[in-house]
Amino acid sequence: MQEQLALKVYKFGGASVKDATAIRNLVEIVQQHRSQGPLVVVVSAMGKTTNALEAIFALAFARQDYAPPLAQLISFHRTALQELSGGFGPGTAATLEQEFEAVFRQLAAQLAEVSPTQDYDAQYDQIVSCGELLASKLIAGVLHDTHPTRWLDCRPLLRTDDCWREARIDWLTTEANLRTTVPKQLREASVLVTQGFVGGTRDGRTTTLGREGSDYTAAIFAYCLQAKSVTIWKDVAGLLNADPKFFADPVRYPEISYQETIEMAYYGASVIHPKTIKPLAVRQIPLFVKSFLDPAAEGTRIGDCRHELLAPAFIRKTGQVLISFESKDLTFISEENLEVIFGALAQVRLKINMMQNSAISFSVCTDFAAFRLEKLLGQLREQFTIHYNTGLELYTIKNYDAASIRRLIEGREVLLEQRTRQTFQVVCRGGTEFIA
Ligand SMILES: Nc1ncnc2c1ncn2[C@@H]1O[C@H](COP(=O)(O)OP(=O)(O)O)[C@@H](O)[C@H]1O
Ligand SMILES: N[C@@H](CC(=O)OP(=O)(O)O)C(=O)O
Repeated sequence: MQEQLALKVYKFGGASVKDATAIRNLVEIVQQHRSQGPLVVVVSAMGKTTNALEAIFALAFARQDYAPPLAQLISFHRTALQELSGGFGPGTAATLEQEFEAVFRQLAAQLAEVSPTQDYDAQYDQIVSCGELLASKLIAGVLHDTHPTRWLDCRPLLRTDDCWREARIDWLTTEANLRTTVPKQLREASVLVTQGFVGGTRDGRTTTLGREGSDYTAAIFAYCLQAKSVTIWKDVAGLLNADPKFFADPVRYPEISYQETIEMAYYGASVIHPKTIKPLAVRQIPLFVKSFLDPAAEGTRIGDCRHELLAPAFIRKTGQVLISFESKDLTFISEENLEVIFGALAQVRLKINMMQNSAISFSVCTDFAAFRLEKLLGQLREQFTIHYNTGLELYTIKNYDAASIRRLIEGREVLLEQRTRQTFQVVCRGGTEFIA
């Protein structure tokens, strides 16, 4: 019979591990959990490390000088280690230092080998994944000083395909791997610390699961190990009806269903990675969103619940591009044309966030990625006249009413608008205004 572990999964994102002080706070949160049984801690890279690695990799790929930002990244991690090393024994500090230096050496060697003639995405994954390696080693080391803790390399366990930067999980292999490895390790140490965002192919190459994919990693562990719950620790009081960085007076949802949450995440509520919810819903594992700044506060419980109509949820997706395809000879947009456009979008891996067609034109709103857009134009330019606008924002209101629409669109230049019974969406020109 399968061993029941009754473990919990905690996920700490970039903000909750952004520096030594944040990591000390994480240690306190884990300490408070002590008596509650085994714990898998999934961590992201520290602060904005993944953005920094992306920029370093892009420079290496373009054969430009990446030495200054690389030196900055290394020094940032060395400083964090030094600041924390007062808290653990000299043996741990020395081991961690050696491990950090080994990762830095490997990173430097990989960057030196980056080649503009080889696949961008495959090389990206080998470099950009290293933020999670560093953070997980550091946090495992710090926790171990107060609590029997092990560092777990998830790359040989989370088996994925080689769809670089958006790798897909091989669930059967991953479940078998985790079930063989994790219970054994948890008998020897009640806390395991592992990396979010990364996985590995059958032939041992590192993959990444998509930006902000560490929430998803937590759900993968929870699903495969049939965890009791997942808690993701954020810098907000829970799941709110709007991003507090852009909307005044957001309200917290104390409890919300998997379905409402999956839709909010799909439309771009960046607080939860969209792939996180499904594995948890399948195994009925509750997801708690809690504040690492106020760990005792209630937060949000996401689960299988029913509720009254929720307060309208405002979701903002920046960095959008609106692309319009027009037939060149005034023929109508037909299924055949659409097939060609959809095929090209899929091939260059541009996801459609909103679309609309008229007689001779078809428009899609997608996330802007210069090199993907360039490839798309290359494929479709001959057949269609293509116009596009960048720097746009896509706003979605779930469970909208007249007042929420007024509040959103007042003073904005709307380029495209759509509504269904529950969902209102607009593409607007970009701006940074706070919505009061
Ligand atoms: N509906 C929402 N509720 C709460 N926070 C939201 C929402 N939409 C966007 N956010 C943003 O999500 C941020 C937390 O997510 P994220 O930055 O991905 O955390 P981390 O990287 O630390 O895991 C918040 O600081 C907030 O600005
Ligand atoms: N570090 C990765 C993965 C991740 O999930 O990060 P965060 O939990 O900070 O969103 C990223 O920035 O994309």
